[in-house]
Amino acid sequence: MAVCTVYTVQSLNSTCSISKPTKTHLGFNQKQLVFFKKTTTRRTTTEITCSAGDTVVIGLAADSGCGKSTFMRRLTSVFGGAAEPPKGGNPDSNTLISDTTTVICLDDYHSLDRTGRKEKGVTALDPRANNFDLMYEQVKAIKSGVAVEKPIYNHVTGLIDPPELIKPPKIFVIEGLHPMYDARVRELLDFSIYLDISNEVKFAWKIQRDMAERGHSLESIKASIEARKPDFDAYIDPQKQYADAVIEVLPTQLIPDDNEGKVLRVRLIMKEGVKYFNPVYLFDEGSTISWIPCGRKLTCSYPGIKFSYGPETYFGHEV
Ligand SMILES: Nc1ncnc2c1ncn2[C@@H]1O[C@H](COP(=O)(O)OP(=O)(O)OP(=O)(O)O)[C@@H](O)[C@H]1O
Ligand SMILES: O=C(CO)[C@H](O)[C@H](O)COP(=O)(O)O
Repeated sequence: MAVCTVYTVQSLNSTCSISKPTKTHLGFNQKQLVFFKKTTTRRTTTEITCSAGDTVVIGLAADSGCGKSTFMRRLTSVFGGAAEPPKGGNPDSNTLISDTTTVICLDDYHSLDRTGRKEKGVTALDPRANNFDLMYEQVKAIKSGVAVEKPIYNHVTGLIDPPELIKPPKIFVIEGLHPMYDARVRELLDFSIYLDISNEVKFAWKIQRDMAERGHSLESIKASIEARKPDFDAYIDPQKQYADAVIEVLPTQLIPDDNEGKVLRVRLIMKEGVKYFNPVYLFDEGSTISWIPCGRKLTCSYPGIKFSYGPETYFGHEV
């Protein structure tokens, strides 16, 4: 019988035992864990299950309001099944679970709650407001098949809520501000994506969402974007150099002086030589192509479509 460590919020030294692996209906190789929770007066046991260390870990980084949730909903549906919050858990949980995939939000590793950040004068983007040691221990545990009790950052109250149990899934996505910031966490990622949304588009998306859905005023949204900018430049933006794929969303070049922001330009930057990842190409690998489709064969509303593809370097990598 093997003994392993379950990484919890309160302590990093609870012990559990693993029995022989069994096959489940999902085809996962699962182990039964007996989890010993030590209390001062008595010892309680809880049974939890976990997979046998074959979890793929994907990191998705972007600033707030840059489409992480929107992108994740599409991605989890590609992997299979609708992603839903954990059943019977905290209604303000940030986690989404589908048949194959569990998505956690790294805001759950904020070490300072909203009041704490205000008192210390730091933003949520500042590494001092986040617990990277716990993030690393828990992502490592999940990747090696061990369940964890992850904290919950409550975006409604601004407080850190009691933890929730996260079991190792087939695909584990960590999305948030800092998935590639800490070198130890970065090393655990099998694949990483950075959503690089240009300022013009970010402002438009955030203003539209925060005014319509969160009741903020235009002035307060603009002030919050400005206040976060130095920390965004210092801690979030530099992560794109480590990403296996970067999706840039920029203003269109098809409409001169466009200020509506409804037509967008997207640049998909794919790193060469990433294990298990074959970059796509438009027609012919290695060539440089610019293509405006014939209007009679492929129609769309004004202002038309333009595609281009070609090799480049990005932060010293072939892409
Ligand atoms: N691909 C897209 N095309 C058009 N609009 C988009 C796209 N992705 C996101 N948006 C717009 O941006 C807004 C913010 O997106 P979303 O809530 O997914 O961001 P987020 O990064 O998860 O934000 P937060 O971290 O603040 O919760 C959405 O309300 C949506 O209107
Ligand atoms: O950048 C963010 C990540 O989504 C949030 O601003 C951060 O999590 C702080 O949250 P709140 O808005 O609840 O104070």
